[in-house]
Amino acid sequence: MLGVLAVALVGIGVGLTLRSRGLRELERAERERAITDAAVRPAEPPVYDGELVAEPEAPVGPTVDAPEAASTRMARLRRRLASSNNALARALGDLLSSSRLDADVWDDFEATLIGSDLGVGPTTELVDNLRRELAIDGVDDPARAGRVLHAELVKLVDPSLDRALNDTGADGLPAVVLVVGVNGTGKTTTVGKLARVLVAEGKTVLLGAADTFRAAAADQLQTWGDRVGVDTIRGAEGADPASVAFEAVNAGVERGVDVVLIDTAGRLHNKANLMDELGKIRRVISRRAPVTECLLLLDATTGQNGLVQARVFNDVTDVTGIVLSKLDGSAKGGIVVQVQRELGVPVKFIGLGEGVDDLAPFTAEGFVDGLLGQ
Ligand SMILES: Nc1nc2c(ncn2[C@@H]2O[C@H](COP(=O)(O)OP(=O)(O)OP(=O)(O)O)[C@@H](O)[C@H]2O)c(=O)[nH]1
Repeated sequence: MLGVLAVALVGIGVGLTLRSRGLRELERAERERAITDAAVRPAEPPVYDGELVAEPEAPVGPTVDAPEAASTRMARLRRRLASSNNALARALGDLLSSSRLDADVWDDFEATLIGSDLGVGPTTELVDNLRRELAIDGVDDPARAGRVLHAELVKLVDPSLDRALNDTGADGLPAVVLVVGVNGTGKTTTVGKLARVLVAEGKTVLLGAADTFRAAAADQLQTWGDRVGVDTIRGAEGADPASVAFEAVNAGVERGVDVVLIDTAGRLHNKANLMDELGKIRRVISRRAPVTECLLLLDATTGQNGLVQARVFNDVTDVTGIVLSKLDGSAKGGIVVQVQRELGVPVKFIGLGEGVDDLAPFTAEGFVDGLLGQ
């Protein structure tokens, strides 16, 4: 009996040892997998919700260089827009190559336009106008049909809007450009690219890092500044963004620079406290010099959600220009028309890539040329 008990106890002991060894091995494997995942996964910017975020990120070393000339940049961007996998461009091409414009062709065309975020109103307007104009000659003459389509699209994008960056300050003060938007839309990158363009135009520029919630964000901006050869005013991590923005504008006034570009932290439009903070930044800056331009960054790939964001940001900060980023990865170029109509604010720049010169001034003609592959 005792013998049986002893054997049973030994068995349980061995079982427990094996089980805990098995558990340890499982835990070790889990730990190793977590480390490997972290090494492979690209770092994602944390979502700013008002809390301080520490993020170790190595800044890139400075190399001062000059931007590509505006004309070649535009031509390259047009080519990229034309060659990007853009549903709108494809639908326009299909329409032009249809031998018969029957109801099915128009229905498909309409559906694609709505799918590209052109919006129901502008889509109906475009289709009605095209149907009327092309009904006369049809597409028997593709060159003429192409011209009609081009003209109607340009009309929709509105060539009459003033899209120049307000980069001239009043009464000898610097121009102040405030850049706002939700997380990861491309604000810092755009500030850097704009600084590059302004410096190339012979303007003196100062950067303000009002994103004080991530040290890496200010580092990223400063790297851009070093590259372009302009100073960056930054505060301590966690400092009041409005006071850093004020300091930057103040330094700009004292140094007599032409333009101060202020980068702000990305924020979700539905976080009331963060939107209030943006309003405060604007009010505080204005005590030193008026904000001459408030650029809202919209990521073209977010489609309709971008419209919702745009409305809220516009309410808080009086947006004066839209920068539509990431059009290279989007089939939703139609958002240009919708956002302009909804806000009454022009798209002033488009981003078509991550490269330093992948930002171009927006023109109705250039955009439509790009869409039609011309
Ligand atoms: N493909 C593409 N990528 C872009 C474009 N503009 C910016 N990006 C990329 O988008 C990512 C985010 O850009 P950031 O400039 O850091 O965005 P941000 O709005 O400052 O980010 P937060 O400060 O975190 O809110 C980066 O990887 C950029 O290279 C664009 O036009 N096309």
